[in-house]
Amino acid sequence: MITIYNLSKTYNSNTVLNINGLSIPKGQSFGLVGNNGAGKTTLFSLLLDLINPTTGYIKSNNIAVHECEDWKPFTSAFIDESFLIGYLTAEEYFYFIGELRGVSKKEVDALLATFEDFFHGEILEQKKYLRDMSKGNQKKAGIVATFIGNPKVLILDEPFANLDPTTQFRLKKIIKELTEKRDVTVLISSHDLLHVTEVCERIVVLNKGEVVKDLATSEATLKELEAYFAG
Ligand SMILES: Nc1ncnc2c1ncn2[C@@H]1O[C@H](COP(=O)(O)OP(=O)(O)OP(=O)(O)O)[C@@H](O)[C@H]1O
Repeated sequence: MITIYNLSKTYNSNTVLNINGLSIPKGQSFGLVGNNGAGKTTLFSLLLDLINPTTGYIKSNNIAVHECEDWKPFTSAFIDESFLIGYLTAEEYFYFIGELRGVSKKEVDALLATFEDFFHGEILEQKKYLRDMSKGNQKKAGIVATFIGNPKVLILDEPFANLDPTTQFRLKKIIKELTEKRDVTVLISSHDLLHVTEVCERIVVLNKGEVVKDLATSEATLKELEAYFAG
């Protein structure tokens, strides 16, 4: 589904990402971990064509993402609050995303109804702009917006950060259900090794922009990652 070819990103002679090759098959739940500055957001930004690679390219479903926009209809992402529109309420934002993705208001409402638990009464009917919501609630809105229109590739940068424990638990369940059908390729970055090993079947560790581990998640993975990061 996603293939990376000789990809690198350099800022002022500082190479922050350097991946020779990496393939993420359709339907895989893929976790990306690494210390601050390891290059996780850089990789996601390249995947979304938000920045230009210094060398190489990425193909998503055989489409080179830097060459045309055809990957956008099946790709959804929440990287940070810049993906939101601050002067809209959550409902207005969801309907706006629905319009972009050809999903009617009625269908958006039906989808939102399935996230009632996840929203925990704090997102809908708040008469509040997204910019005035707490960081955690902004994140909830941003994450749920990515589910509108049944994307085939879902990219979530640190989805568990800023969420309360109940919401983290609910999000893990949602992601697991999504990936169980093997239809959606989910890419998640996280600093939370426990969460990421629980929801991802494969974990890649980045260190200074390079892939240093590529693990099929097993019972031993959490311990292996803890040992690695403990140094
Ligand atoms: N526009 C830029 N100009 C210069 N350096 C940049 C720029 N954007 C990112 N970097 C650098 O690239 C490196 C990788 O950053 P990136 O945000 O991808 O790391 P990360 O793994 O997501 O980190 P974190 O866990 O802290 O979010 C960092 O050293 C960062 O300072």
